[in-house]
Amino acid sequence: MAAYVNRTMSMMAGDGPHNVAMNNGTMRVNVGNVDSPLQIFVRAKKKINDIFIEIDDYVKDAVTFMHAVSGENGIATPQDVANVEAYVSKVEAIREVLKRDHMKVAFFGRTSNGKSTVINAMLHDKILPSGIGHTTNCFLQVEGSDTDEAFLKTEDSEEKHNVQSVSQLGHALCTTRLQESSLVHIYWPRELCALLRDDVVLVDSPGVDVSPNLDEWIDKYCLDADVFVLVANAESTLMLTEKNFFHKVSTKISQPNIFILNNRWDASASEPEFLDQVRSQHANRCVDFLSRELRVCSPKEAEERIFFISAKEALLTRMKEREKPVSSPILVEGHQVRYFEFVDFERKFEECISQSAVQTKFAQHSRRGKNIAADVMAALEQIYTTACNMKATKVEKQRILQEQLTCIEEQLTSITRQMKDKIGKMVESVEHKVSLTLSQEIRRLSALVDEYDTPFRTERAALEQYKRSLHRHVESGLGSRLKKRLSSDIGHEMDEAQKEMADGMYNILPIHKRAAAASVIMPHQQPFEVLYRLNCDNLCADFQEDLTFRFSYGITAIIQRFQGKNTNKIALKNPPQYTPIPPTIGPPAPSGELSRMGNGGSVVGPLSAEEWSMISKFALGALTSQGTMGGLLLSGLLLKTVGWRVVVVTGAIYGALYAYERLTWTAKAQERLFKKQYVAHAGKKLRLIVDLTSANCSHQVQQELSTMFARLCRLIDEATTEMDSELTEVREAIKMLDDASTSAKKLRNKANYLSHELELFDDAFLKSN
Ligand SMILES: Nc1nc2c(ncn2[C@@H]2O[C@H](COP(=O)(O)OP(=O)(O)OP(=O)(O)O)[C@@H](O)[C@H]2O)c(=O)[nH]1
Repeated sequence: MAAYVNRTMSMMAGDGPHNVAMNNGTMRVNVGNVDSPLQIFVRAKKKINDIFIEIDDYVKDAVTFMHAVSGENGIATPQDVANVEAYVSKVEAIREVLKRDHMKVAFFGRTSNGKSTVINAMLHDKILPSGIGHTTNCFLQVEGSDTDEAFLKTEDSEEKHNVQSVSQLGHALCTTRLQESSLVHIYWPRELCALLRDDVVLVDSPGVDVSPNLDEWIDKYCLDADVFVLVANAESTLMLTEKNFFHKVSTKISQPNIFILNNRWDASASEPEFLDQVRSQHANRCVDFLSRELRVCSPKEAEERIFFISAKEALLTRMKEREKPVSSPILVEGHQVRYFEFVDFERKFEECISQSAVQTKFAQHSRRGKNIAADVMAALEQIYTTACNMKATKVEKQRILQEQLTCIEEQLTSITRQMKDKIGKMVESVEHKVSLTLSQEIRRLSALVDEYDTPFRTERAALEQYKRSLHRHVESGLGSRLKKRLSSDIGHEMDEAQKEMADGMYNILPIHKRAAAASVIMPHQQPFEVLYRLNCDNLCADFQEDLTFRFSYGITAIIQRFQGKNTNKIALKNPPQYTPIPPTIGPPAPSGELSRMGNGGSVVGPLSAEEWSMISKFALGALTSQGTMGGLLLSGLLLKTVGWRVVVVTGAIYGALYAYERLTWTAKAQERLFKKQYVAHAGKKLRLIVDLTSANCSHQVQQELSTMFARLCRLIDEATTEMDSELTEVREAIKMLDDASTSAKKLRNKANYLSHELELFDDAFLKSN
């Protein structure tokens, strides 16, 4: 009773679910009370809805990210992507459930106890049909309509019915009766009722005493109810049918929130003397039922769940307040106290349903939200770790590649310097060798010419033919000798140099490139051959033999011999000037000086051979032009000086010598002379091209080695270009992995943020309850 008085006083002070004000004996209810306990649910729903919007975005972002790092990038596997993608539909499903989440209260009791009247009073309007006898035929669920219109729908149809038809559809006395376990949805404008606005759904039921299908009811309508209200009749005591129903409920639902309304308490006004005793008796039985029989709460808590009200009066009061027509406006004694108790019930009910619904609805959402955030975070953590590991591998690869490139560059610089020296030395050595060998071969040219054994004839045509074949003989003989002596020697040196070069380059290459490069950098298999061309046809084209018989001791021969000695002396004093070496291999083009030489002239210093010939002819002429007179004078002088015998003997010997030489002037002798002249001429010409030939050969060597070196350098270049592009790819991969790990980290941290938000939600709405 004390609690009852306190509650009443408290309500009188305006601490109710709605602001209640007395105005000329009537009370006004402000339906927009923001302090309503229902706001806990409303705020919690909004908050968790907001969090799930973020979770939805987060999961979608994570899926987009996972797709970006899967496939070619290989950071996420298709299974990883599928795992995270599965959460998109899960989150959407939770958001759908969240949208429909509401606080549900179900009213049960025997027929005519006033369930519909209580609901109407709570809704501040006469929405549900009520009356004496069995009126409510089926389940009627009243919920807020998002529009201004009021309408209703049956369970199996989307058709909207006029709300007035509820008295037909839901009324037991109507002809078009629905099944008692069927459901009719009544949508009532939210703005007309605070409960509906705050997502409370109220379910009216047929009397528990008129249906045997209680189990079906419970399964269908009670399992998701947050609060049950047992509307009892205060004029009698709790009936077994009512108790049995709640016994069934408590077996299927753990700790259901049950309120007991002892309705029709206005009837007690007619017997005020027994008021307290009856109230106490009912209260004790109800407390006993809730705490001892059902064990859904403690006796103290049960006391707070039991109310003595008059729904009829409460509805009447509220209808009057809204200036709606009422059938019987008379309120009996004590109606205000009963009204306050009704309001107190509403307050307690709102607190209870709000807290219960937050727990039953949002606790599981919060838990699932945390699990989703944790799972997605774990997947992202995995991606982050994979990306970091892959990045570390790539960074190491980048370091190795950079080191290899630097090393190759340094080694290449060093080996290029070495090879340049090597090629220089080789060139010098080859030049020297060729020069030496060719000079030696020129010195034994007479032997080569002597080997030529073709019949010699002095007719012009035959002689020309003989000369041409002698050119070829000398050419091939010299050529084969030079080849024999030079090619293998130089070739061996070349092979050594090329091998050294190839080995050096091979060692520069990174190990994994060596096998592929080995076949390419092998020195060529053909043995090296010195290329030169001794074109005797051209070289000795100016050779003119002189096969005129000349007595060895004739005056002309003596003068010529003398002339030859002088010529040699002059020639020694004035060595011939050589033409510069043409840059390419091949037969040397006869220079102007060589041409001059080829025309029979030789460089003899200030006096040419022609000049000497002129002098000798002049001297001979001088001796012979004196005619008989001179000869007589000379003969006389000789006879007088040495005696005629000596002159005769000398003349005889001279004549014999002449005769001998004249007789031995055969074709063989002419051939010998020819060959002698040829050797002298060809030797002189060949000596002129020694430097040129050796320079050409050394140039050939230089070309060969340089080409080989360039080929090897190109190989290194290809390898380094490949490594450069590999390095670029590695750098790009590092950047991609960097971006991926950064994004994974950000998304992972966002999961932390979302978990933290859910923790805050728990602290604000779940733990405090
Ligand atoms: N005197 C009095 N009459 C009430 C009170 N509450 C309801 N009634 C009347 O009791 C009768 C039955 O009320 P309903 O609200 O239809 O009862 P119900 O429990 O919904 O009945 P069913 O729908 O048949 O299960 C109506 O005539 C109401 O006017 C009350 O507090 N005091």
